[in-house]
Amino acid sequence: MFKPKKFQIDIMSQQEFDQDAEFIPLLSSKDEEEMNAEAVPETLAILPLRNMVLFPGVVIPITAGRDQSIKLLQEANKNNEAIGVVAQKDESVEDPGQEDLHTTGVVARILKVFKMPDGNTTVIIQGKKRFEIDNIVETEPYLKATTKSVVEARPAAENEEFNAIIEKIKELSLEIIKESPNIPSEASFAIKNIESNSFLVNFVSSNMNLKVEDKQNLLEINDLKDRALETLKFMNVERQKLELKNDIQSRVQTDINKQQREYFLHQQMKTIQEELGGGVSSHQEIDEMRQRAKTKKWDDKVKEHFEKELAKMQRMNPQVAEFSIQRNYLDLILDLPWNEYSKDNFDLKRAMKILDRDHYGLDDVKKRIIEYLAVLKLRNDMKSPILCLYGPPGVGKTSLGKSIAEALGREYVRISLGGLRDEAEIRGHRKTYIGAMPGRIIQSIKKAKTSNPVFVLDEIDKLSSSNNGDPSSAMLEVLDPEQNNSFYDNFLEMGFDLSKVMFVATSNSLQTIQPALRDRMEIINVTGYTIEEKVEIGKRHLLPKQLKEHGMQKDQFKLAKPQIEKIVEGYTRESGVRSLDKQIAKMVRYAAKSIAMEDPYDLKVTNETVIEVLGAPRMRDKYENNDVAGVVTGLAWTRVGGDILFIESILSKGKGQLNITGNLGKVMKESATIAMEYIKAHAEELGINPETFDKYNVHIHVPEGATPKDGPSAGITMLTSLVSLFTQRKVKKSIAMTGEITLRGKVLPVGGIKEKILAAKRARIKEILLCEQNRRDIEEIKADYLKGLTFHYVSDMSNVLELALTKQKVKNAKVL
Ligand SMILES: Nc1ncnc2c1ncn2[C@@H]1O[C@H](COP(=O)(O)OP(=O)(O)OP(=O)(O)O)[C@@H](O)[C@H]1O
Repeated sequence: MFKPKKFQIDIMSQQEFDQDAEFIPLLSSKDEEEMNAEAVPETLAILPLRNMVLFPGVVIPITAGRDQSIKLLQEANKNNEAIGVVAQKDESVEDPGQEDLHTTGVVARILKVFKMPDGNTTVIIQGKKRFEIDNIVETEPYLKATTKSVVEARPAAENEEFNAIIEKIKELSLEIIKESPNIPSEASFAIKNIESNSFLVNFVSSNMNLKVEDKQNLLEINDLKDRALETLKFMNVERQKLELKNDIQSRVQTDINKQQREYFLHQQMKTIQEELGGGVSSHQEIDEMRQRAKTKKWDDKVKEHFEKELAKMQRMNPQVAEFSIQRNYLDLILDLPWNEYSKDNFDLKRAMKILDRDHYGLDDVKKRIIEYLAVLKLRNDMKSPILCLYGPPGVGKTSLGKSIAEALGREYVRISLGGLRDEAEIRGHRKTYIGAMPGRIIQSIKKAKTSNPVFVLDEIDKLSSSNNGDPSSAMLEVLDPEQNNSFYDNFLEMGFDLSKVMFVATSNSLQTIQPALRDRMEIINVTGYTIEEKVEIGKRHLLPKQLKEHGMQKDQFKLAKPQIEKIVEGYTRESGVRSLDKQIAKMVRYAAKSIAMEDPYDLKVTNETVIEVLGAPRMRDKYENNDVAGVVTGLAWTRVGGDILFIESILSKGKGQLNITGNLGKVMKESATIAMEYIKAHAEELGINPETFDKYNVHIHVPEGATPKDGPSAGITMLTSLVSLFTQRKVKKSIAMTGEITLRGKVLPVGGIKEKILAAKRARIKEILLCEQNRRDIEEIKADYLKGLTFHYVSDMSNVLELALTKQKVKNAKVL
């Protein structure tokens, strides 16, 4: 039977208790044997434990708060009786019955009883042997139960596996004690001195930081080896947790240390710079920059570069010039919209509406633009095509770019490349130069504030090279989809991604665009307008625009279609509408002036008012007549669109000389010679007396001598002119032609057909002669533009003459 020593109940302070409770009585193997030899009492007073589990051999302090428990402890102490200590299943139960208690508990003896100053009773008890509750037999004044003893299976002393487990438990315990800052290091001393293996297992189980159920489960394991193994598992988990905790702790610690160190160094640097005259403002600036940098979507490379350059600025004396260069540089990096994109609006119906709203006609062009937007929508990789709108001036190429931007919901920027000769204008100057700046591309991107604007490159055909490098090659990098994801600007010193920018170039001519540049762009031809279209544009767009610009209301001035047509015909000579715009502006100014001066004016403009305001009509690009032999209308293409030209030729007494005037180029002069030689060779078939050639000089002239002209397309016109001259036959009325000739009399196709047709229409031409191979070009033109025109396709000079010349001689025909 357990014979606990009787203790005096002392009243002691908390401090005294703490000191006293620290002792850890260790069981020797002998004590243990004795303990195991004792039988478990048949009935035991049961002390329920709320949130701990007692293990055999282990000493623990218990504070009893419940009346029943206090009574039990007092009586047991008084009578020197052993007690049964059992853990409660649910610690919140105040008055536990059998079902609220675990079945397995430990017989314990009371080592010491303290009466605490707060009235509670604290006892120190030591566990002895495990037992099981059989039945609760009494509940008053405290629980009493009959007991059953529990088998304790112990491995033999020489069991190697068990000994290894025990060794490992010891080892791990020592490690855990070492790693845990709140376990006193004396504990390792205690572990080392434990002789009994089973006590070691119990001692460790009891002191481990486990849940009550886990501890209870350990207590219930009968086989000591199994219990030891289970304990070892828990210890492993415990050690891992500790390692993790310590690791986190040390990382946090080093982070804080690093931050403290940097803060300290910054403070020092600040003070030194202030001493050197840096002043507070430069710090503020640097701090502000650092704050702004936090909001940027930079990739690591840019971030690193910025930090490096900022550190450089920090080290600089703000009085020196480099400081402001550096500040501008960092400002540029901060201002550029790195990885910032506006969201595209792919509502194509809306896009079409915007294009229609801003521009009349241009159906093909709009259709192609919408097709582009559709592809952009489907592909959705934000990579944009590079468009080149090509056509004569004033047809709305630049303003189309603006409408595309609005239709897509992107920002709009524009640079004019006309006359740009220095590569640095595009690529920027290295920042070591005084007054260095980024190139126009990067400046515009900064202005756009997004990395995917619609970027209009105006007049790309007028880029020229000089000894300051070739801007076209820099443009190549801008427009090459393979390279422009990292466009290098000399000032920025880093690549900037331009691949999401939608470039729209405009150009008046394809010939002068560098071929490599032309290759990279999708060319969209924007041809000129017919008179009808110009009238519509004038009415719908230009007049309202001018009224608005002059601060006038719609009802203050009216310009009807016939008057606009008069302006177009009499005062403008162009493919586009720019000079029409100017003439309309003049008309509006006239009304504005009258309103301002309170003079009477015609609200509804008449033809007379037009003449009064704009002066007498000046333009002459109209077909004249066919009264004279040797005058034929040709069609020409110029950079400003199509035009008509007259080829005139006359005969004068002489010795067969050929004179050519009218500022003609080499090719055109050659055409004249070919035509002349062809006629000489075919004189008989054409009904010309061959002697005539020796008796007369021929003079060919193309009027507007101030304008240089060249190209092969006047060939058939010259020949017709010469045949008409030598035969004195009349040229058909209202006919015009274009085509190259060969010495054999073949007709070759020429370019610029669309523009030429429009020019012919404007000049009221009715019939047009073209090479058979140009038929395809005509088929591509909108039917509207062809209305009122008859086309004759020819392949041989004999066809041309047959169609162009009448049998009739001109009035006052010369007899040759
Ligand atoms: N089809 C059109 N409908 C309405 N307005 C038009 C049309 N075509 C041109 N315009 C107007 O004519 C003016 C001149 O156009 P814009 O400056 O775009 O010409 P451009 O083709 O770019 O000329 P350049 O080759 O000289 O740069 C603009 O005010 C534009 O709005």
